[in-house]
Amino acid sequence: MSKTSLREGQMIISLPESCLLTTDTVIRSYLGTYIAKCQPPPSPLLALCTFLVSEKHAGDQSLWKPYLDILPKAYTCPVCLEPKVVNLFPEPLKAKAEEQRARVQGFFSSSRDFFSSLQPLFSEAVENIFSYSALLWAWCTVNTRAVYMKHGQRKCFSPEPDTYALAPYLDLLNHSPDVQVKASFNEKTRCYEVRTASGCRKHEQVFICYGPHDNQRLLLEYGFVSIQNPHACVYVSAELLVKYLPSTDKQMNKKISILKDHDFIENLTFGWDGPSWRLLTALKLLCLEAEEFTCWKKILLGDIISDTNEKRSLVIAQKICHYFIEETNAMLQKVSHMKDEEVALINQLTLVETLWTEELKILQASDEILNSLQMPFR
Ligand SMILES: C[S@@+](CC[C@H](N)C(=O)[O-])C[C@H]1O[C@@H](n2cnc3c(N)ncnc32)[C@H](O)[C@@H]1O
Repeated sequence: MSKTSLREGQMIISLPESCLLTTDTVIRSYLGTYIAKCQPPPSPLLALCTFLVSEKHAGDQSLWKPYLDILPKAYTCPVCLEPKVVNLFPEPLKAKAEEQRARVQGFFSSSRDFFSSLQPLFSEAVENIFSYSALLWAWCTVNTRAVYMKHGQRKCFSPEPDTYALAPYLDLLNHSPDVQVKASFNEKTRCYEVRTASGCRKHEQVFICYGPHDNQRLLLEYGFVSIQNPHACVYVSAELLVKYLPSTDKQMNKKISILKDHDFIENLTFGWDGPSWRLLTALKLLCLEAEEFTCWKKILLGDIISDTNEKRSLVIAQKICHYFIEETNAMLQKVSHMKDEEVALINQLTLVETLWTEELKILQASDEILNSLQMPFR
């Protein structure tokens, strides 16, 4: 909460460099000599995660205890959710969630040798300290809370970018898609500074913006969904587009390869303001009659080819929208049923339910917009 009203450009928080937890902190610590000796060199992310796990293990002895104590004990990023809950995600998110799980599991198995090399530092077996669940907790801590701060590459680390800084206090700020902030490390004051670009009223919660992320991305990276998120959208796959077009179209394969070549096959979405320009453009191209086909370049530039083409693409967009509404309602029923059956998973299921509920609202808004877009052709 802000104690005073904040005007545009005013500072929300300024955190001195000494309070930041970065790979510099790790190198200066007892881990430094072990990192320098390690072959192959650990990644900056592994160094940071190792430090977090090790300091948590140190308990009262850790200088970072006050910070570690306020960190969440558990996270809701997909990698932490039950596979049967991830299975209820929309397809594109499910694929990314599975990728995330495989990445974190790979991160753990490839880090074991490094953890073994740290045994002289601990009286307890390193396998017990640097367990999968401990590393998962540290990975989620960095993934959901670190701010961007670029460090030059150092020989003791592998060449992955070193861009994370944990920023106590600053990382208590929640996300709102409706605010704008400027956040960066100020080389002159040597502080990480966050200024509001949209102002904040006295005694209101101060929000920052993590980026113009849609809800699937917020859930994947931060483990939450934002209600009425202006960037939220529903993704339409190429396979689904084709399902609603006549299978007799001899030019379909050619049309698909044009869409692929011109990067129009992905990021086709429905949003609060209806089908995206990209989705409608892809549909217009796919709906071209044989005699109109030579005009495909004009479509990609945004030109109108014919009333028939406009109308057909809107009709198909609406059919796809109706299909998604049906699917979304079915998923919501399934989730609601699972909430009754699997009481222990209620929080995880509520998260998925919120995602689907927001998608349903977007689709209903899109359906209405599609109705009005078709008016001139009726
Ligand atoms: C940088 S932390 C923000 C502080 C966090 N609320 C806490 O108390 O530790 C980011 C995490 O906060 C939560 N969060 C941030 N903004 C949120 C929002 N608008 N709604 C729900 N959860 C949010 C998510 O769990 C996210 O991973």
